[in-house]
Amino acid sequence: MASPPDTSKTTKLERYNSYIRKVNSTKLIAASSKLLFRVTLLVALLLIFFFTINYPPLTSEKTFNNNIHTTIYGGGASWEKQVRHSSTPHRPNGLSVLVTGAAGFVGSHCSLALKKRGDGVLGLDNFNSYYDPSLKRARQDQLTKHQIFIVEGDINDTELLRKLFDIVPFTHILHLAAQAGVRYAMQNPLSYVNSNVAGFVNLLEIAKAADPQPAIVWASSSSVYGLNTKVPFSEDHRTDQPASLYAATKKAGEAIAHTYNHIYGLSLTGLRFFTVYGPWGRPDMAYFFFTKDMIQGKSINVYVTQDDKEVARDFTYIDDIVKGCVGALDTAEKSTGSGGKKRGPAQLRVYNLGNTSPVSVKKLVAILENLLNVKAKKNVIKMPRNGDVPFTHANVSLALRDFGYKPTTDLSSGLRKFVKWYVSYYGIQPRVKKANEGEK
Ligand SMILES: O=C(O)[C@H]1O[C@H](OP(=O)(O)OP(=O)(O)OC[C@H]2O[C@@H](n3ccc(=O)[nH]c3=O)[C@H](O)[C@@H]2O)[C@H](O)[C@@H](O)[C@@H]1O
Repeated sequence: MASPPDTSKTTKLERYNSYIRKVNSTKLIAASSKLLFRVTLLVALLLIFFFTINYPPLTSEKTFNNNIHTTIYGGGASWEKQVRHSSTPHRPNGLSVLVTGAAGFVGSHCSLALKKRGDGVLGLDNFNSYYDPSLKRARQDQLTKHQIFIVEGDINDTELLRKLFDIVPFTHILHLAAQAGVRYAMQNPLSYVNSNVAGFVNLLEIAKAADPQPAIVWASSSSVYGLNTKVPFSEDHRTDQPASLYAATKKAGEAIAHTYNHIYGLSLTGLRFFTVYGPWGRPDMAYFFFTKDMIQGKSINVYVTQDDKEVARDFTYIDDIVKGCVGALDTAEKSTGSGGKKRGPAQLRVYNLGNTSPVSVKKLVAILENLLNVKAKKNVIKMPRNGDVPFTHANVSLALRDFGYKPTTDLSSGLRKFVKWYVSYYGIQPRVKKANEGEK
């Protein structure tokens, strides 16, 4: 029997050919997709290149309240020009000061005072919303009128700080940017660590590496005395019993200042502010929100101690604080290091800046009642355990000795100025006359 023809070879050959065709077409597809990918990549790179070359610097202009302009950090020639212009002194031997927290209460007042006497001032502020940012914008508006430029940025932004120091050889830093407020530390503890510890260290890292190193004056706080009972509070009293996380971060700042002075030769002066108040103040502080609530007919909580004693503060008027800050800047010696290396011992100081005469919160309310011509609806309650201390009282003899610090404004006169500003700023004009008449 004839065997059937052997077709297996032809079939194999066909299979092989179809396999080769498949392989070839797959190769072709793969090769063309590779080519397509490369071309796309090249086009994308070219686009990025042209975009970068032709696009304006990453500086964006934002408009607030129609007339306030803020430049968000990003560089660019016109931005650098503003930075340089703002920091250039206009008097012989004038200072060139970087003021952090320049849109804040103390920062805005100090910036204006320095600029008015011919120093160069560059502001830095992150305009956060801890309290109404529109008030910060309004302060900025005042500074802009006096040719003070505020860079919008954070003290934790290393690159930004480095850039500022590349552009300007600052002689001084007035470091006032911080997370303030004693009671808020229980709600948002990490914001205190972020600003008052991490931000401060970041700033010191930049300052220590700068050439020349600037001298630094910075805001500590009366709260570092915590549960200290010796009065009046002197700089050599205990500060190891902070009653709030806020106080603990300010105390940490003093320890950190010591370290940077010791290792890198940075000249550092810490100022312990005592409950600063006045026009353009902070809405989170008692005198400010008492005024608001009293005008609106709302009740206020007046704290007393657990054993029913009055709570008191050494309220200090803003103009006195500004004089203290300027005095500290003027007497700050140069840092001794350069480029991150210490060359010799440098100045390390801490001063109380208070008013030296504590006033009870009850008395504060009575003064406001008189100024506002309003009877306060008072809830007298025991001070909640929220970080507050029962009293503060400054001894300022060190600041007097070293830079002639002498507070001159008592609480009634200072609050009168505050109320005048408050009613005018918030457009409650008719009450100003009443308040002023009541005081005459
Ligand atoms: O001197 C300081 O170091 C501190 O001063 C103030 O802190 P504080 O003195 O507590 O100021 P306020 O919050 O305005 O309180 C003033 C007084 O009013 C009292 N108070 C506060 C709130 C309230 O509802 N009722 C009330 O009686 C407080 O216990 C305190 O005795 C600032 O808020 C802190 O940022 C600053 O560091």
